[in-house]
Amino acid sequence: MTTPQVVVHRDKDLMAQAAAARVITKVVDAQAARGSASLVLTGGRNGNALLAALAGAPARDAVDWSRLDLWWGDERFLPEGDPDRNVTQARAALLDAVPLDPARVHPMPASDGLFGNDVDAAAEAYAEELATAAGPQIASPPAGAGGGPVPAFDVLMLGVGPDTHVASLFPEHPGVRETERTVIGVRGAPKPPPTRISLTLPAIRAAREVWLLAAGEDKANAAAIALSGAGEIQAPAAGAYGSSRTLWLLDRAAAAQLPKQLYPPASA
Ligand SMILES: O=C(O)[C@H](O)[C@@H](O)[C@H](O)[C@H](O)COP(=O)(O)O
Repeated sequence: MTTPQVVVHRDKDLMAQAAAARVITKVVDAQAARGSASLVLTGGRNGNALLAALAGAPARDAVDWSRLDLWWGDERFLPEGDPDRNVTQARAALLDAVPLDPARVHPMPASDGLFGNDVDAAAEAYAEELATAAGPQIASPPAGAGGGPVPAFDVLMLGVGPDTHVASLFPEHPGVRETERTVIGVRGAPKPPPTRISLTLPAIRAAREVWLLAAGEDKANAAAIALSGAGEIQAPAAGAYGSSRTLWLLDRAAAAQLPKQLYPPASA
């Protein structure tokens, strides 16, 4: 487990801009080192704000978009093109504006696709897609965490819910207890829509870097709980960490209840 680092920004707009700048640097470095890079995107307002900031970033063309693999941490199980699907929102915020290789964009299945309404079959298919992509570079899942092969993602981003959920892993729900599968179907999610697909904690922990994004005072309690030693069943965000780095990107409002020793100065 990597010890979380906390970076606090003045407000959510600056947070999105700074996170977008980080993404650019990370992707450029990974492409220089390994030829390609992989990102796992998140749904939610903060994830979308980051993508919109990337679209407007002056340095965005430093990225070779054709050598970038995109995956999703979770998806709302809705028909293709539904405005509430995370991939629909990501396309509108960024993906339609950059020259990605469509074969490297891996949205989670829609509810009117190959698997129809069978969310478990859809989740299993996504797990297989990840396993295929992992190829020879199989990430070692943390000891005792189970989990099948998934790529060692360069950066996996997660929004954080006010209840400490990440991806579609909600406190005390069965999904947060999953130790074997890398992708699961979720039913009865407290955040609408109720049916979703999600990476599990073992899959999340295969990422090199996990970045958690939270802005606003309604996230202050969640950030404080997750960063104060809570268990991952009660606080799923506490179980989201990367193999080499875990970074919490907060605005001042979301950082307001952090224990003093965790509260670094906010960027101007
Ligand atoms: O698809 C989703 O709903 C999510 O991926 C979910 O986990 C989200 O990231 C958080 O609820 C934070 O959302 P906000 O950034 O909008 O608060």
